[in-house]
Amino acid sequence: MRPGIEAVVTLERVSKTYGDVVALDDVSLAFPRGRFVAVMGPSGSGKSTLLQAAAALEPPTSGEITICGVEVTRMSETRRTEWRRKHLGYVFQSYNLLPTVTVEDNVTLPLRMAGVRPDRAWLGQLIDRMGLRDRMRHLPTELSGGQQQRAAIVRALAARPDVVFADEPTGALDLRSAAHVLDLLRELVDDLGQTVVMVTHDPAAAARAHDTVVMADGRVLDVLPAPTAEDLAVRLARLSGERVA
Ligand SMILES: Nc1ncnc2c1ncn2[C@@H]1O[C@H](COP(=O)(O)OP(=O)(O)OP(=O)(O)O)[C@@H](O)[C@H]1O
Repeated sequence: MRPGIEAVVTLERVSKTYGDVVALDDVSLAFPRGRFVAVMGPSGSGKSTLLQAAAALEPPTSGEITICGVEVTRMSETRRTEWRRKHLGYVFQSYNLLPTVTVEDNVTLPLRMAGVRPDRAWLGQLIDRMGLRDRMRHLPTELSGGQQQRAAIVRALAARPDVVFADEPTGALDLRSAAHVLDLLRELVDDLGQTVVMVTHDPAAAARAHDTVVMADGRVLDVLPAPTAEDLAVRLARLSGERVA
């Protein structure tokens, strides 16, 4: 990370094992505030495990994780849940919207659970940016996949989290909707100063981020500033053991 840039999430010698599988192997990494960082690598390289650890969803086997200056690794489960609600937002491949309530209720639910009154101006801005103004009273099933994911992004950002973690956010979308969602994520970072960490196996998606962390076998191989989709595709093919033309 460049000097003078604040790290919002820091992993210090983080490992995670499942039985005899080493999913994360002694990873030290910092995610800078106000950047869009992609995490890429072959299947099984530890991307999701890294995200789960960095997002305080799953404690590591060893090492330390600091979020906004606070070490979360040793927090109790209850305190960690509270901490996550206040500081972190999540976007998943499968949107995870509640099917029985309106989009409006979906996006404000985490705020209500945290006992926080919605900031109407901020929420309005997010809804407009995501192009969902006329969809708020609909049920999620009445929205397209792209619209559902954009609603999930509004929900993730509603409490103005310090970091948004996105795990394959475009994995279920067609190319056009995916490109739109990635553009919007990038705008949230560039225009509103948000911090986004996104796991993806798609070089084109990773290329929309500012920096890309490349993983293999549970380790960080590289952090590449502004790589092209072509460079990333070649790198990924090599790591996956495919022949590169
Ligand atoms: N809950 C678990 N129990 C056992 N092994 C696990 C568990 N979660 C992950 N692993 C193993 O840890 C390694 C890293 O998995 P992880 O899901 O982080 O990789 P990934 O890079 O996100 O893969 P993919 O792109 O296929 O989703 C793999 O070998 C996986 O089988």
